[in-house]
Amino acid sequence: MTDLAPPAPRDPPLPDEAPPALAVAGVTHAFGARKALDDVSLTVPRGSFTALLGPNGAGKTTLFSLITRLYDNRTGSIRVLGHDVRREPAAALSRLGVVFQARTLDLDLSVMQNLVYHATLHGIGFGRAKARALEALESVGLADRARDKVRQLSGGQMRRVEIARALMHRPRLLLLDEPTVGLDIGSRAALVAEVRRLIAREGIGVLWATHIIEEIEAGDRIVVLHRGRVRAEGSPQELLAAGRAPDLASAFLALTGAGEAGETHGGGEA
Ligand SMILES: Nc1ncnc2c1ncn2[C@@H]1O[C@H](COP(=O)(O)OP(=O)(O)OP(=O)(O)O)[C@@H](O)[C@H]1O
Repeated sequence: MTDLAPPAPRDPPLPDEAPPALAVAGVTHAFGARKALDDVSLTVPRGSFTALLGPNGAGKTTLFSLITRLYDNRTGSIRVLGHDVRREPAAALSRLGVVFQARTLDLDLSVMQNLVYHATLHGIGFGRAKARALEALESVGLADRARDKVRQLSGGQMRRVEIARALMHRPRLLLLDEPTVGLDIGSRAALVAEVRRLIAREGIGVLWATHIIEEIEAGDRIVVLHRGRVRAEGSPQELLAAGRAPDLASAFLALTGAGEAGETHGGGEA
């Protein structure tokens, strides 16, 4: 840690009956005549790894854009730790961290400069920002790279810096939109493992959008999204039952018919 500023107090522990990290209910969103999301409801429990599994065009990014208020949800409700993103946007967004698909780090700045710059944009003073940055880098195993230029990092390490940046304000819900795209198999596995460690340590809820079935583990929750509709939600075992299939890849195919449209599925993104 650092001697520059004491870390800010954490939120007190939540009682068991506290609301889930994310609750989406009855959300529909259209671009012109095309419905990108159609009456979507799903839950991310606190401390869970919830995979939002959907082929290209399923509506994953649109859902993230609604949760983060890039788009306004006109139907249904979206609650982060019980706070409605429309009625209490500040309370909801302060508990939310996001890693978008597109990379947005400044390659010519150091890791620390990227994080501190981001924090000061959000009104966090320099001393506190530096302390938070070190804390966040520690939580993704990159504290020893704080002074390196981002350009010197691997793709997987850059993703971890983006996760650290999303953790700077200590969110209780972390959204990641296809974070492993473009990473090799080893970096992909390391990144998923890092996020799982984060959940175990911090108890945050994670919504992990992907179409890569290999990223899912037995204790996870899965929401299958296809053509804007939730096709299944539950444990891997429940998904197997819903798809009447012997393995997750076959269940996913059965639930989405993704093969028909030539859409991707499974671990194609090495
Ligand atoms: N800005 C937009 N204008 C019009 N249509 C859009 C826009 N954004 C998304 N769509 C459409 O909405 C649907 C859902 O797209 P979205 O990007 O949310 O899917 P996705 O699951 O994130 O896909 P991918 O895995 O390819 O990123 C698609 O049919 C897409 O063409």
